[in-house]
Amino acid sequence: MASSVSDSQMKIVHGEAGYILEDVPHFSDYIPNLPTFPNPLRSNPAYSVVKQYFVHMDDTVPQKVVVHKDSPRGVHFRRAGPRQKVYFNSDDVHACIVTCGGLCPGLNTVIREIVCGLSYMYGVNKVLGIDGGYRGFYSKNTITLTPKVVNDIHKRGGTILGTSRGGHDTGKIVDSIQDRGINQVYIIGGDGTQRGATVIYEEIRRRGLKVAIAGIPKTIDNDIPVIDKSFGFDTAVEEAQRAINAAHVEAESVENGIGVVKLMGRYSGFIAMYATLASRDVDCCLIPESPFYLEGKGGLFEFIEKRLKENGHMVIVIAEGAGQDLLTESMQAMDQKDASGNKLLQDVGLWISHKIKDHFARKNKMAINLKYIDPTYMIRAIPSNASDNVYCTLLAQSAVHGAMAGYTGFTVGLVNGRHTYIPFNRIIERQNKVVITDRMWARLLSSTNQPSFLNLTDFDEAKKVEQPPTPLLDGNNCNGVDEPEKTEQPPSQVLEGHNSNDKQKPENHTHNSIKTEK
Ligand SMILES: Nc1ncnc2c1ncn2[C@@H]1O[C@H](COP(=O)(O)OP(=O)(O)OP(=O)(O)O)[C@@H](O)[C@H]1O
Ligand SMILES: O=P(O)(O)OC[C@H]1O[C@](O)(CO)[C@@H](O)[C@@H]1O
Ligand SMILES: [Mg+2]
Repeated sequence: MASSVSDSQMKIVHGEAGYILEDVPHFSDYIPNLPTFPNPLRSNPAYSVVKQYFVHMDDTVPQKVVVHKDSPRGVHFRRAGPRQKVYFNSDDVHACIVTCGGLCPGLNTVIREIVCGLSYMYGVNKVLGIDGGYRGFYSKNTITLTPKVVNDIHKRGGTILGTSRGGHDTGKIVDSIQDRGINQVYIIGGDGTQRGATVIYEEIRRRGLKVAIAGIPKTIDNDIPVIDKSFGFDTAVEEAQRAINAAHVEAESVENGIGVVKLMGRYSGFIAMYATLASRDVDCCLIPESPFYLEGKGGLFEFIEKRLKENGHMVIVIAEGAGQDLLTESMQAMDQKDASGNKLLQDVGLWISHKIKDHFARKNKMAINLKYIDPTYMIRAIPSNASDNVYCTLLAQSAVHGAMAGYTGFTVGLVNGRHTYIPFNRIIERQNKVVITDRMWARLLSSTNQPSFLNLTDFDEAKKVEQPPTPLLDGNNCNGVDEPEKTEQPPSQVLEGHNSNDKQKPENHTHNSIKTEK
């Protein structure tokens, strides 16, 4: 299915000194004269003690935080959080939640916190769970979600709502939303899901409905751009350590032991890279972004032989999408796709294990002892760890605040440690990938001391890849803006202080000082 990005997605605001706000849509963009209500959080005892609890209407977060003196201020996203005015009367809200795509640690936490956030912060009591992904809107039963029903679900892996690939039928989904009287839709899923959310939002807007569409990005592979990292990523990297440890123990216990561990990462090798950096037991990490070869000088076999001679054992971590070009060369090309249209990959871990065994048997030089560990589904079927739980909570709450405030067609996301609303088109325009000319990959190469496998042409090609500003890479996250201004409260990424430069102003959706392009 092709993604569509129409003009209603692009809401660009220009300001002084090269300031750009890539804003998200709001009901007031297409429905005139909507009533507003005071935010019920004003009288909530838990929040009334917080100084400046409400987010200032003009608070935005820069995409790039490393600055030079004279360069433009660059792209910003709207800061997430509660607004003084809301566009829904709590009794009128009828929300629903759907989870789509593959599993990821933290899905249940996000579901729990949307339900509890709506209930405890806004007094919303009508929340439906859509069973089994997008197709559940029109072909399955719904589940009534209350704080009691979701109370313990964050301790379980998976999603209590079930998930699926394929089955996206925009017309039927929007009909179902309209028929059920749903007016807030929370969509948790990866890049495909956010593409689906984009077309749902477009159709809702075309029909002129007051229905907020809020995306919560989910990807174990960390392949969604713009955001700092995806929820569940830390949990997955932590779980991967158990497999790497096992591979290491097995390998070092025998003569010429080799442990091969396959980790998830269809097109992006972030899990493999971070699991390798965290472990320090890995001798070689292979990811989709970095081509490698087996035979000859500088190849993988030569390196394995050298490492075995030096250390007597070694551990190889390989991302599932690595070396797929080599596989299709040596095996019959398989062009199968899953229900969502994602290419089905061949098992690179099994393939490389056979290749290594064959090579050393053929050469008859060294008897090796290879153990292949495939923890693929184990790293994503577990509950999220403590820090991911907190992260999921904040993402869910940001989504709730955004929908209540009348924003729609947005994805919530952490950008440089601050929660933001990001337009769908920025999330779906490309995939986040490891940049092999980035300092982070250099750190990995230096920690494993593996060959880069790159020839000069590969290296030139790699240098041309635009460096995405993401904290999991070191990259060119630089814009160059004015000097930092005074803040009222020291900015801390753990506390949420009002780390903005302006005082609270009354809310107003018209930006007088800035020019809006639509
Ligand atoms: N371009 C698209 N337009 C509409 N719907 C889409 C599109 N791409 C995918 N979808 C729908 O989104 C849902 C999830 O897509 P997919 O299976 O690709 O997983 P994902 O969200 O990318 O998650 P992940 O790949 O991280 O597991 C499916 O129901 C699929 O039909
Ligand atoms: O087997 P499933 O459920 O389709 O999921 C596998 C894919 O999902 C992901 O976890 C996320 O896209 C990939 O790493 C993996 O290839
Ligand atoms: Mg995907």
